This record gives sequence, C-alpha cells and structure tokens, in this order.
Amino acid sequence: MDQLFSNKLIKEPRKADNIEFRALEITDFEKGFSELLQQLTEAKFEKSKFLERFIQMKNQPDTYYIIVAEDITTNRICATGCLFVEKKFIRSCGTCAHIEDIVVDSRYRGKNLGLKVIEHLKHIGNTLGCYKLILDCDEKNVKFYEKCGFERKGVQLSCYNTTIIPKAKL
Ligand SMILES: CC(=O)SCCNC(=O)CCNC(=O)[C@H](O)C(C)(C)COP(=O)(O)OP(=O)(O)OC[C@H]1O[C@@H](n2cnc3c(N)ncnc32)[C@H](O)[C@@H]1OP(=O)(O)O
Repeated sequence: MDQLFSNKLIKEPRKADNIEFRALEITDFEKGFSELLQQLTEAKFEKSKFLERFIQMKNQPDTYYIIVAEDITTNRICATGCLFVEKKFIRSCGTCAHIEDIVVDSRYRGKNLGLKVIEHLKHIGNTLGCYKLILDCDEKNVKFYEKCGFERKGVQLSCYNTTIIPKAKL
C-alpha cells in the first residue's frame, strides 16, 4: 500500500473503537479525504491533483507527515492532521514542526478524536527530535489546543496573495 510515511512512526495503539490511525495513503482520495478537508476550508480537488501532490510530498522525505483516522466500519476518513517539518539554522541547526490542517468530521466531533490526532502528531514530532511544535488557529479553537497541551505564544499575522485567493474567500 503506498503511504506517505512509515506507520512505524505512529504511536500505539493505532487502532481502537473501530478507528485506525495511520499515514495518508494514495487510496484515501476514494475514502473521502477531500470531502473531509472541505469541512475546514476550500479543498475541492480532482483525483489527478491529489495524486500529483501526494507524489510531490512523498518525494520530499522527512517533511510531510499527514495522518488520517479511518472508521474501519465504513472505510471513510473521519479525521486528519498534518505535521510539517522545517529544518532551521537557529537552535543549533534545530528542527521545528508546524501542525496544520486539523479536521474531524462533524459527525465524530466531541469524542476526543481531535485530541488523539494531535497526540499522534506530537509523538511523531518528538520522535523526529523537533524542538517545538507550533500552529495557528482561530480564537474559537484556542481552548481545544490548550487541552492538547499548547500555550498561547506570539501573534499570528498573514499576508495573502489576493490574486490567488480573492479577499472574498479569506
Ligand atoms: C492548526 C489548525 O489546523 S486549526 C483548524 C482546526 N480545525 C477546524 O477548525 C475544523 C473544524 N473543527 C474540527 O474539526 C474540530 O472541532 C476540532 C479539530 C477543532 C476539535 O476536534 P474534536 O474531536 O471535536 O475535539 P475533542 O473531542 O478531541 O476535544 C478535546 C477537548 O477539547 C475540547 N474542545 C474541543 N473543541 C473545543 C472548542 N472549540 N472550544 C472549547 N473546547 C473545545 C473538548 O470539549 C475536549 O475537552 P474535554 O476533554 O475536557 O472534554
């Protein structure tokens, strides 16, 4: 099975309550990966685009760690999250990681699935020796991330290229 990275990096237990945590696989397009991401933001893409991006990510090893939670009773993806690894010169040529694109299917929220996704990503980050994990989020999600062990630090600023993403879609 073609997967983005080795499942050996994912902490045990990988399976509980009919939910399996694993690396993103090339067949996950058919299992509702795009539909799930659309619950976070604009994320409509064709299968060919998914495959192209999957291969690009896989060809950049040690960088993209996208995990999914699959409901093994329905074979649908019900949660996902990404750990993006950034190599730096500071902190003794350290490595930091960014947590991105966390989403739990609305039918599965409030069951600690989001918390588990973050725990799995934190485990990967720690195993890879990242000196910190950082993320940006809306104010309404701050409490969730605090429950996951994150603390408020700094302020988020952004500068969108409005020729690519029009202001109306921000
Ligand atoms: C870096 C980024 O990607 S930011 C984008 C975050 N994603 C989104 O906004 C997409 C839409 N939202 C979601 O997918 C989900 O609501 C998530 C990911 C934010 C939370 O996932 P869930 O599975 O519902 O959260 P989970 O059940 O694991 O909650 C863990 C704890 O946080 C609490 N919590 C979860 N969301 C919130 C919230 N918005 N406000 C306050 N507390 C919250 C829960 O009550 C629970 O606390 P408890 O253990 O004391 O009961």
